[in-house]
Amino acid sequence: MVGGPVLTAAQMRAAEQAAFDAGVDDYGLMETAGAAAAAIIWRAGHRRDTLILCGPGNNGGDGYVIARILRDHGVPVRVAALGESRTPSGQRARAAWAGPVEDMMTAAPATQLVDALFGTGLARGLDEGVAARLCALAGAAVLTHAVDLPSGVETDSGAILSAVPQFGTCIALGAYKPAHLLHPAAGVVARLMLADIGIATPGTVRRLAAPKLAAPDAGAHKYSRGLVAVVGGAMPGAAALAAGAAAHAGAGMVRLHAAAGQAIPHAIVSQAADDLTDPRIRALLVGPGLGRDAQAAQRLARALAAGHPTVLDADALMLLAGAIERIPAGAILTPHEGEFQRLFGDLPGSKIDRALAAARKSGAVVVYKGADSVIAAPDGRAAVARGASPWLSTAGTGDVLAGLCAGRLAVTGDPFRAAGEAVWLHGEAARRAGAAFVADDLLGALPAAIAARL
Ligand SMILES: NC(=O)C1=CN([C@@H]2O[C@H](COP(=O)(O)OP(=O)(O)OC[C@H]3O[C@@H](n4cnc5c(N)ncnc54)[C@H](O)[C@@H]3O)[C@@H](O)[C@H]2O)[C@@H](O)CC1
Ligand SMILES: [K+]
Repeated sequence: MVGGPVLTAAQMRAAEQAAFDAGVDDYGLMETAGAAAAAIIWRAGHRRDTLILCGPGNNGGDGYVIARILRDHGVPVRVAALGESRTPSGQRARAAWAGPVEDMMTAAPATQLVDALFGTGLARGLDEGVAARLCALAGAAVLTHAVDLPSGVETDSGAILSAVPQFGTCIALGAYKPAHLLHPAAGVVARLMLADIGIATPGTVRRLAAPKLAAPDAGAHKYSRGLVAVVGGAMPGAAALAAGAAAHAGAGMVRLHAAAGQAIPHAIVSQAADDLTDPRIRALLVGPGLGRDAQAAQRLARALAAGHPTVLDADALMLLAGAIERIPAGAILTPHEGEFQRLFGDLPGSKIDRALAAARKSGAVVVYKGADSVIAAPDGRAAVARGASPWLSTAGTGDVLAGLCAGRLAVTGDPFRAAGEAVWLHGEAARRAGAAFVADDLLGALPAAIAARL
């Protein structure tokens, strides 16, 4: 379930420095990076007329290398710069281009635009006129590529510091950066590609990848596949939805502890009493539709006392605000922005930093959900999901995610893995459900989403 590495600007510089210390040639690395990017651009654009915008740093250096390689392939290439090259490698790449360099502010547009203005060295937003020119040139192009990062996005936070156009492709060099995955920056790129530049990029933060799932073995029975208990409460629909998701996530059996008489899927066993002592329970979910009154608090306390692997969502998280020491070690928490704030307050740094800090503080796996979801473990591992369907912004989808976490936890017994699989399945079910779906439709899309990963 873990994909390519996600490095901050400083971590990327350290990885490059380690490569240089080990004897990798400075300019050679730029040639490798430029060649990797040029290969992707060539596949997309072939001989379309191309304008490459080169900035003053090494990102611009990559641009000059790309320009030279594409020209050697017979592509009609023009280069337009924003100032002189200031780095030794950039200057060398500029000299090796050996063609004219126009002024970016007056250069005519082309069918294909390559943005090599700024990458991880961006220190502030682009000047207004420069950003507007970038947007105009991108708007006039049919194909647009950002080298390493779209110029104007902050590498580590994913903030947008100045006007940035939409890019067809972004070619991440060597590793993903947080801005490739975190919103709003992630939203300006349609297709994200990772180019290998041949250096080691160690780190514990990765992009969330499609998981490898397993079918039940031949001797499986409902308890061996995992029993999930879902604690209901004031709003029975939410818990029923979560229970349905847990069942569709591959658990062998789901028990919903809720008031009798409500409509629930036939496969789910309803049990009115809160007897959560069954030792066969492999995952317990509490929160969706729980309510926040004294009775809800009591049900939460009983659930926590049962000592099973636990998923805490929605009202359970609100009830635990100010009391994170009550969160059992190894639990999965699934807060949205508001719940996260209530639980952990204003933490510094990017969404990845905040998720990691929350996981450390709580000792739980934190699924910090949203348009970008970060799954963080107390040991420092994190997986970042890019771009789920915006149609997920509808009532009940959070209950489905919580149910998926519980279902996968019952199956795998590993909270970090379960949370990653759940987030991925949730996003994939949404993709398959298409547009304007309701949360219930996600359940119907889950079997095919799972089948595709066996
Ligand atoms: N270190 C290396 O040798 C390699 C770096 N690579 C490329 O180099 C990039 C990083 O290079 P740099 O660290 O030189 O950084 P950049 O090329 O991103 O830009 C840094 C330069 O832009 C200036 N600057 C920053 N923000 C500005 C703004 N808003 N307006 C005007 N000027 C601004 C800085 O003062 C500095 O001169 C990566 O994103 C990647 O594309 C790749 O070539 C791989 C090898
Ligand atoms: K760029």
